[in-house]
Formats: sequence, C-alpha cells, structure tokens
Amino acid sequence: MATITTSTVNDYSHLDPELKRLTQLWSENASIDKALYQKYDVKRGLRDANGRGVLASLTRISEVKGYTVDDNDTIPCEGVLYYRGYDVREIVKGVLSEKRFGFEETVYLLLFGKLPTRGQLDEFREMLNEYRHLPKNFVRDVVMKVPTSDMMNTLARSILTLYCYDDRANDTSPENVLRQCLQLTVNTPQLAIYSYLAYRSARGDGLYLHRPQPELSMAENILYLLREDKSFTELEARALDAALILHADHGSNNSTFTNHVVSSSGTDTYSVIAASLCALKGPRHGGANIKVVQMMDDLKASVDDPTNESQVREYLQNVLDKKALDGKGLIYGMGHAVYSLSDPRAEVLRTFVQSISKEKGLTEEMDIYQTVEKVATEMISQHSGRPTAVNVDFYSGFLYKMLGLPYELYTPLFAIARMAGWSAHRMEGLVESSKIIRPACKCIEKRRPYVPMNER
Ligand SMILES: CC(=O)SCCNC(=O)CCNC(=O)[C@H](O)C(C)(C)COP(=O)(O)OP(=O)(O)OC[C@H]1O[C@@H](n2cnc3c(N)ncnc32)[C@H](O)[C@@H]1OP(=O)(O)O
Ligand SMILES: O=C([O-])CC(=O)C(=O)O
Repeated sequence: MATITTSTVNDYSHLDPELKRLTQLWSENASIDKALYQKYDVKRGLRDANGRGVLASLTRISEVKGYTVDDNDTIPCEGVLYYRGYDVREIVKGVLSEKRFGFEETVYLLLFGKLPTRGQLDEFREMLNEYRHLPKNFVRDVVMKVPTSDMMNTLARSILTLYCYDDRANDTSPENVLRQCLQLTVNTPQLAIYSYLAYRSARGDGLYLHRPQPELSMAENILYLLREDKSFTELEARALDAALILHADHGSNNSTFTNHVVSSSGTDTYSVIAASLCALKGPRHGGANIKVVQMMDDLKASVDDPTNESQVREYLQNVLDKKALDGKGLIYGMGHAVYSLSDPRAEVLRTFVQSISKEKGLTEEMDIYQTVEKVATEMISQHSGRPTAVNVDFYSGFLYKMLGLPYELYTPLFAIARMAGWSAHRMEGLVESSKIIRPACKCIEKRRPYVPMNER
C-alpha cells in the first residue's frame, strides 16, 4: 500500500534560499500597526473590545452561556449549553438514567427541534441504518489511498469525493440536503475508522475492516469497528455516547461559523462539511484534544514529579513563555471564547474520567490532570485578568485514552459528533443565509500609480 515517504515527495530544497528571501520580502510588507485596529474599531476575531462575539446571526439550534451582561459589563457565570432549549447535562443524565444511548436522539433533537418519542426514534434509527452504506469500492478506491497520520484531512478528502458519487450533489432543496446530511452523519464513523485502520496497516499492522451493525448505537458501532475482536464493555460505550452528545453542537463556534460562511455562497453540502472539518482540526479548536494528551506526555517527560505543583507550574510557565511544547505559548484544553467560570461539558467529562480512572487504576494520571487544571487556571486567569477554566478538550483525550482509542482518532471523534450540529446549521442556513456572508475590511495601503517594468 502507498504511504507518503520523503522519497515519494518531490525535493524542492534547492529553492530554499529563494523561499527565504521571498518570505523576508513578504514580512517587510505584511505588518499592520496594532493601533489602527482601535482607530477603525475593527472587530478582531469578530469580537468586540470586551472579547464578546459580534452578533451576526440568529439560531434556534443551540445556546452557549458563559457570562451575563449588566450595563455592558461582562459578568462571569457558570457555563451552560442548551440544545434546542434543553440543558445538555440533563440530556446526558436522562439517557444514562434510562440506560439508553442518546446520540441518535441528540441528532434528531438538533435537526428537527423536538425530543423524539420512542416510535419516532425507532423510525429515525431505521432510516439512518438504511443510509449507512458507502458507495461500492469507495473504501478501496478513496479511503485507503495514500494513508496519512492525519485522519481529519483524510476524512475531508473522503467527504469531498462523495460528491462525485451523488447524482443530486448540487441540489440544495431542504429534502435533498437533509438526505445528504443524514448520510454523511451516519457514515462518518466508518470513513474515519477505516482511514485509521488503513494508516495502521501501512505501518505494518494487520488490516481488518468490520461492517457496522444495524442493532448497535453510533457509540457501540465506533468501538465495534475499531477493535479487532469487536468487543467493548457497556461502560465504555456509555461513556463514548455521552462524549458524542456533549460534542454535538456549540453555537457559533469556528467550524460552525465556517459552515455558515461556506453555505451562504450557495455551494453543495459536501463542500460545506469538508470546510467545517478543516476548521475543526485546528489546535485552537477541536484539534486541541490531541494537543492536551501530547502536553501531558511532554510534562511527564520534562519533570521529575508531574504531581508536584511547583514542578507543574515551572513547566507550564515554560509553555506560556514558548520555551516548551510546540512553542506557541498555549496551554491546551484551557480557556474559551465564551465560557468563563466553567465549561459544562468539561464538568461532565471530569466526572466520567474520575470514575473510569479509578476502575482502570489510573488515579495518578487523574491527579496530574487535576494539578494541571488547578495551576493553569490560575496562571491564565492572572494573565488575562478574566476567569478561565478547562474546556471540553481537556478531559476528552484522557477519556479516549482510557477507552484505548488511538490519538489519531480524537479529533475525528469530535467531528463524528459535530456532524449533528453542522447538519442542523447547514439546514438552518438554507433559510437563514439567504444573504451571502461578507464582512468589511479596510485597506490601509496607500494608492500608487502603476510603474512600468523598466522604471522599477
Ligand atoms: C472545542 C473548542 O474549540 S474549545 C477550545 C480549544 N482550544 C484550546 O484548548 C487551545 C487553547 N486555548 C486557546 O487558544 C484560547 O483560550 C481560545 C482560542 C480557546 C479562546 O481564545 P480567546 O477567546 O482569544 O481567549 P481570551 O480572549 O479569553 O484570551 C485572553 C488572553 O488569555 C490568553 N489565553 C487564553 N487561553 C489561553 C491558553 N489556553 N493558553 C495560554 N494563553 C491563553 C490569550 O492568548 C489572551 O492573551 P493576550 O491578551 O495576551 O493576547
Ligand atoms: O464554541 C467555541 O468557540 C468552541 C467550542 O467549544 C466548540 O466548538 O465546541
């Protein structure tokens, strides 16, 4: 099987000096005086001066609450997330107490705005099962080709290619878009997991591909497809189901806003979803879940005692000073554009990892996470002058690690869940994005007369 190795990638190193020179030229003409942002009242990152998001749309799908506003002052509060008006913690609690799997119900709720009755849910699951099919030879011809360690890119490629197999790919009528969204939602687990198994096999591990089972929930099918012996425990499947519910939607987050921007141009569903995937993989968004686990491994490798608070503080200071980890100055899994005192999803995930870590004998690892949480919260809050808390990505990777899931699939798991939200927003955008999204930008370059070549 083809893998990317340096010998198959063209060598352009002879162009490096020229590339360096052009990069230097670019940097001489790239800077913008920071003071101008204030002068022109630019909403950087589409935020106002308080850091609050600019109001750019209305939605009925989900609400993210991280502060209240009093006389234009931002007052931090405990975070709450509502799907169609229902507190997500209540949804997780409800399905757990009724010993059901809740992700499919969440997809239904986000898309159609109502909690399904048992009959409606059964019919919906049957419909999803019918749609759970990839085109003939798609796995062989697309998914398994050129396997790489980045499943998000492979997933985006697969989804873009599915366009070619759809006779009504460009039809943006609600009924057709709904069909496309349901097909993509139910097939994303296979696309992601088969890509991972192809990558593993290219590294020398044996290849196996199981078929999803109609009687299993989305969470159970993910574990079934991934494990060579197809086995999983009830606790593992329920924890994964809860994680899928918690990741299903989140207001006007970066990848969902991308969804709206791309949708508003009138393009097809495959292009919209691929664009959202590309946004989600970024380390400041969904890609942070891999980064957290890498940060924890780096911490353990860098200090003598990772449970010792002062050693953890020293390491995290090095991260903030860009001297450790990836040199970006970010402590991953910390902070949020909306939440202040807490991210409700991280609260639920913390409870899960606490009990699973006890069961798996990993309480010391849990202690390290909690020490990092405590110290990083203090450090970032002090720096920003605002309360900061762990976000959804802080504990999700630890949960997946305890479930034995490979880190290459952490962000794809986020994407599998977020397909629900992207689908609901894609549908909502069909009516709401009748106006093409096109913010303004002020050009600060001076106007100049064109100079003929022989006069430069
Ligand atoms: C699913 C999700 O997308 S959840 C987010 C996942 N991403 C991460 O975990 C990556 C780490 N976190 C971050 O990069 C940020 O906190 C974000 C992108 C999530 C939010 O960014 P913002 O809304 O700009 O945060 P905010 O305005 O509160 O930041 C204020 C200051 O604190 C800093 N800060 C915020 N979070 C962090 C962090 N995790 N590490 C270091 N510094 C941070 C900011 O850089 C900023 O500093 P500055 O004023 O010197 O520029
Ligand atoms: O809302 C955000 O900015 C990011 C986030 O937590 C998510 O997409 O789940």
